[in-house]
Amino acid sequence: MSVDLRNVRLTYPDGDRALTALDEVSLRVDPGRFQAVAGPSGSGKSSLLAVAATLQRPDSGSVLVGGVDASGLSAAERTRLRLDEVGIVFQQPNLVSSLTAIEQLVAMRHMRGGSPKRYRAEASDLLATVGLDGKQHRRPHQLSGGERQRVNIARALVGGPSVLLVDEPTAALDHDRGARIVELLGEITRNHQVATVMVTHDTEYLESVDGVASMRDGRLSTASVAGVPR
Ligand SMILES: Nc1ncnc2c1ncn2[C@@H]1O[C@H](COP(=O)(O)OP(=O)(O)OP(=O)(O)O)[C@@H](O)[C@H]1O
Repeated sequence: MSVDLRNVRLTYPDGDRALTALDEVSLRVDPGRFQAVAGPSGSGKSSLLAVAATLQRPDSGSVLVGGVDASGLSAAERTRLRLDEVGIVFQQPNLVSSLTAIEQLVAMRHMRGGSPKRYRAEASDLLATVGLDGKQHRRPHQLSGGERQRVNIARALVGGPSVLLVDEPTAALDHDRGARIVELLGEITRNHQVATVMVTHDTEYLESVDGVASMRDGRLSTASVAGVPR
């Protein structure tokens, strides 16, 4: 399924004025495509992800997930759509310190619903997908920063979402670990045929993406050539 933002406008109250966080933003990402959105701090990247995740309603414009316009849905229907179709990789892994890697995924599975018997098998497969075979029973403090980010990514894939939204996945990592995480996201995008949007202020790691859009002051320009921002 694709994620499709059409002429999205989002403002925040700012004293007696309104601050425009997203200014007529349009972006469509199809299954199996890895789209980066690069821009400086405050340019609107997190706002774009929040709107794409249907966590935040735009002032105007529409957000379609798999062709379904989220603005026409009730809050409960939006939540269901998000649980079924959208995986979110937050910048901070926010792992539960007392749970092992596999338990982090199983806990997410309970939220999404599904057959309990298959919880652990699915979780185990996803941890293998992100290269954590053999580390499934470690707690967050027994994992490196890169490994915690891998658990974070695996957790976002629980339930087989069709859209993957990723916020600054390299922020806390050194260059090599950051590069490997972005490569992994590219592999997941292709192998799981998800529509992936990754926001980043870092243009260092963009070799494996299919396109780069630039964000500046809430405006998005989608011009890009084979991973190189213009
Ligand atoms: N809840 C809010 N209320 C008011 N203004 C906000 C709110 N959230 C974000 N903003 C403002 O909206 C603009 C876009 O913020 P956003 O967090 O989307 O940018 P960003 O590109 O993700 O930045 P960063 O890389 O620093 O996280 C900024 O000017 C920010 O100060």
